[in-house]
Amino acid sequence: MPLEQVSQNASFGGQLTKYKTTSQSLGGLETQFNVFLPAEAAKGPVPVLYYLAGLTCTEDTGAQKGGFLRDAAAEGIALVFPDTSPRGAGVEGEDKDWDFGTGAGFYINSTADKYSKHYNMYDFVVRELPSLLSELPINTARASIMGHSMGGHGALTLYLRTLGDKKYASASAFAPISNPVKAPWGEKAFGGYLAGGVEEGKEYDATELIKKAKGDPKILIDVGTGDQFYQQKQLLPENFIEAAKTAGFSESQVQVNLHDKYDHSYWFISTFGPAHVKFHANILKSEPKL
Ligand SMILES: N[C@@H](CCC(=O)N[C@@H](CS)C(=O)NCC(=O)O)C(=O)O
Repeated sequence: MPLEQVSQNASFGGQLTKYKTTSQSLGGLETQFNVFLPAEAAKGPVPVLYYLAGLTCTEDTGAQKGGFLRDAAAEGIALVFPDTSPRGAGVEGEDKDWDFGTGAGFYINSTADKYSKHYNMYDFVVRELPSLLSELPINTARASIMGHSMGGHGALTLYLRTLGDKKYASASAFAPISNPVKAPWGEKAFGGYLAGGVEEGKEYDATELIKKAKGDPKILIDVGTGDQFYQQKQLLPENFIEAAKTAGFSESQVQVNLHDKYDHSYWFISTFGPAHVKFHANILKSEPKL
């Protein structure tokens, strides 16, 4: 499907453009995403860093509030911000809760009858989005991924599920839902979207996936201990740290930082955002085998 431009704004010497298209993965629904191209893109394809947002968010949240554009412009890398779910699927009940349905796609492919036609954000982000970007000056073979909360879960699981294919050079997350099969948000999402329920959800659980990961992962995670969702045990980063250690990964492969006082908000994300962009840019610009 061709991309249709919705809006464009100059920013930090580059351009932030919103596109819309019709998505096959999302069952023929229209979806929108934002793309930031740095000035370097005028000279040739640039590496790309995807950002997956959290519950209740859209393609605009990270672009407007994350504070990532200045650093991406300085590093000469593109940013891509997809939406968090299909919109307008018309599934009964999808707009009832803020943590399930619209705005809460969980970056999985649904297998439950009600949702399987539209709720396939995994395929949209991993497969369809890179092919849609092929008409832009972006080198999608040189890609990394980051995200927040539900999007942090998305970034870690998309990365770990495709580690062998080297789809993404690195992954990072702000306050990710790190062990969704053991957290109320994940139990609700997997119980609803997946025919096999929470058991099937293990395929989309970062803590389960890191136990079986092979190779040399490059993961950075920041979490604030003042985060209400951390305190409510929705995020469970300790389980991920423990699983990574047991699997034999070092802190240079899986680095998880806990910070006093910081909460779940974009004030927290924009504080640590520059370090995440730098982390990915260093890898994207140096990795020879991508
Ligand atoms: N609506 C929820 C909060 C939802 C929420 O905090 N969403 C996070 C992602 S999990 C977010 O980034 N929201 C958008 C924002 O802070 O701008 C509530 O009432 O507790």
